Amino acid sequence: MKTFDQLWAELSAKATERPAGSGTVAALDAGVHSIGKKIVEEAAEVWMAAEHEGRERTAEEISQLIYHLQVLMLATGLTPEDVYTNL
Ligand SMILES: N=c1c2ncn([C@@H]3O[C@H](COP(=O)(O)OP(=O)(O)OP(=O)(O)O)[C@@H](O)[C@H]3O)c2ncn1[C@@H]1O[C@H](COP(=O)(O)O)[C@@H](O)[C@H]1O
Repeated sequence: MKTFDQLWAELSAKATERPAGSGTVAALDAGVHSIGKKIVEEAAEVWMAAEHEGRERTAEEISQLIYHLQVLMLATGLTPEDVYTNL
């Protein structure tokens, strides 16, 4: 289990160190357009899970959406503080 901030620290390190086999590095290399499409796909999966698939599947899909949102933040140079300012 990890928190939003722990995942952010892990993904930030991946973006800097670029380890072989990292899906995050591959997603960052694919670019904002590709990451954005993934976010839309995951958001739809969150919606479908919430309506039809129950709590566990919904939580799983939300975690994947959070992951892809963090990848987009890295790709666009945003930090959690930039987001928190708007909450
Ligand atoms: N939390 C996640 C995470 N959530 C979602 N995903 C990605 O999102 C995909 C899920 O999308 P789908 O639901 O469409 O599942 P899928 O159809 O099997 O996947 P695709 O064919 O679309 O790639 C997964 O295959 C992963 O590529 C994640 N990839 C990585 N992480 C974590 O990020 C960290 C760094 O990962 P790496 O950069 O790969 O080392 C690790 O702690 C991972 O656990």
